[in-house]
Amino acid sequence: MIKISNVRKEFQEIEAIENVSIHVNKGSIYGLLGSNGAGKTTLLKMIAGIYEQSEGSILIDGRVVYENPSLKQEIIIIQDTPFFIPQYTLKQMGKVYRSFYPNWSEERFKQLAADFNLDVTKKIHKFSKGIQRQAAFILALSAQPSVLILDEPMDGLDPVMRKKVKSLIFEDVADREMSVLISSHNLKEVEDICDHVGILHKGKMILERDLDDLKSDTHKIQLAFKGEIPQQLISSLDIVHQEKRGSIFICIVKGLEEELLTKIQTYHPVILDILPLTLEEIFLYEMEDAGYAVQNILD
Ligand SMILES: Nc1ncnc2c1ncn2[C@@H]1O[C@H](COP(=O)(O)OP(=O)(O)OP(=O)(O)O)[C@@H](O)[C@H]1O
Repeated sequence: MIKISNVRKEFQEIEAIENVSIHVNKGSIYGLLGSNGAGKTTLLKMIAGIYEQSEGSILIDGRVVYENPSLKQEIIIIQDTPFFIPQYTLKQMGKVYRSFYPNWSEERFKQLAADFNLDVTKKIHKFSKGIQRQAAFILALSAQPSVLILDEPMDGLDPVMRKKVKSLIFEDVADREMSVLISSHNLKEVEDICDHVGILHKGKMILERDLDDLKSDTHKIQLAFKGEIPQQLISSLDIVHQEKRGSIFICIVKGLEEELLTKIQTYHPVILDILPLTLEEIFLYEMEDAGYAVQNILD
């Protein structure tokens, strides 16, 4: 388990991370969202042991990560510009990884290179940006780390490759309980792949949620009644957002679905539908509630 407690990081006068605490369980995929400069890369680099935090603690399975070479053999970070030794081929990079990561699987490396249809004897710097990113994934997944950290990983990958990479990550999470941290600007992408999401804003964690809990706890309901909407019903619901479209009342409500439906049915609505709710809608209203404009935070 990754346990980050009250972490702060400052660069000269800049406070890049302020008092952030998060837990990432084994076999969990954590999405870190935030606008440019929110502090995502700084936090990920501290978890990878590249930066030392100014305050607080970062533990992986109870071990301090900074300046801990044996623990670093279990962690891989793919940064927005993946690093390769200049002039090296993928095969040569594979040898470097094999000597550093004890869990390296040569069989997986060969299989992935074949699946991605990459020439392992070609110098990596001659590959396009997107193919270099594929090469970084092949190396990372062949090293079979227990923690995989991805800084805006899907940038530069086409939709087919995104899907492939996502399913490979899911496989490792399911088979080996790999923990994954992913930074992104894109809520939809995070919704697709992550089970936990945190939103960083100006170095602070302003919202953190388990997505399954969130989705089972928040509902979009469409209602209509013969006459006026019963005010007693409205005031008894925990409504995050509401709007009226003609005689239809649409609200986003917190609570258990069954209990909500039972309560609403006692008022005999003529229309009662539960509509699909996107993560973007949930965050939009939750953050509005907290006084933030979501578009300024994620765009
Ligand atoms: N090495 C550094 N030296 C000084 N300041 C830094 C350094 N790295 C990051 N910062 C500052 O810390 C803050 C957070 O930057 P960071 O790169 O972590 O944000 P980010 O959320 O990853 O942004 P982006 O989405 O643009 O990649 C910014 O104000 C940035 O200028």
